[in-house]
Amino acid sequence: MTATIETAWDRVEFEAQLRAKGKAYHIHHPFNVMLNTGHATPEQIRGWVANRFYYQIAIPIKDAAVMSNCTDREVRRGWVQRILDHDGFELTGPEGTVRDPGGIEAWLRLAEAVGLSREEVLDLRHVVPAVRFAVDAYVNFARRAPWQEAVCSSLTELFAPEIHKQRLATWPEHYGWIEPGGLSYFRNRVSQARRDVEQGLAITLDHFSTRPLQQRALEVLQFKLDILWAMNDAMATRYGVQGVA
Ligand SMILES: O=C(O)c1cc(C(=O)O)c2c(n1)C(=O)C(=O)c1cc(C(=O)O)[nH]c1-2
Repeated sequence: MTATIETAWDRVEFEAQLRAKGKAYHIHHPFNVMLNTGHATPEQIRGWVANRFYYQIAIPIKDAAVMSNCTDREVRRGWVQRILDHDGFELTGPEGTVRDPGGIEAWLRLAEAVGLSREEVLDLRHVVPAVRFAVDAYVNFARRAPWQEAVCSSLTELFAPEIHKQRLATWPEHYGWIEPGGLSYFRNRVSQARRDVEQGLAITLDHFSTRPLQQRALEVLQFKLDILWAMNDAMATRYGVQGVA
């Protein structure tokens, strides 16, 4: 028997293979479909917001882990923006002070807009064990994996602008009781996710340059898709799902 050595996909085909993974994105999970088609109760929306907060606070820790393993100064220079996006910043120069409270603060505003207190979100009392496990698995992967794999695992963001746009399009209509200012997080993320993806995709297309490496990249992306899916499974178990075929 002769072993066949498969040639690497070109960049266009490799990107298409990565994008094809979108069919397993949590946008298709019944719990998310319920949220975005107007079938969720206020308790289910509050449950989702309080649980997702654990993901929000993990993201900058995950990004700091990526940077701590990254030996490429150019990559770190770009990647640090992600930490500022979530944690916020305050910069003082001759022109005055520029402040951005950041994505975690925007998520807390979302929490208040859906009727949760900051305190009950910050103390993580609503976070279900399997959501915590899934999110921690993402952070631990970023700590231990080669930094290029950790970069690749962020590429679920390829599919994120669509899910944020879906919320912006459907929530005001279905959930008039949510204070509209609370949805700013989703608005901000549409452009931030596109910029993140540009950087993450360029690194991934460059680094995973043989067929075995490209297959590995697809596995890594699947691992991250599974994390998001598992979070939704856990929330569906705790809060229930209805109104979805
Ligand atoms: O609301 C969502 O469905 C969703 C999904 C994802 C994602 O695909 O990982 C992210 C976000 N939101 C998000 O807001 C965000 O800042 C973010 C960062 C990352 C990452 O892996 O570095 N994913 C996501």
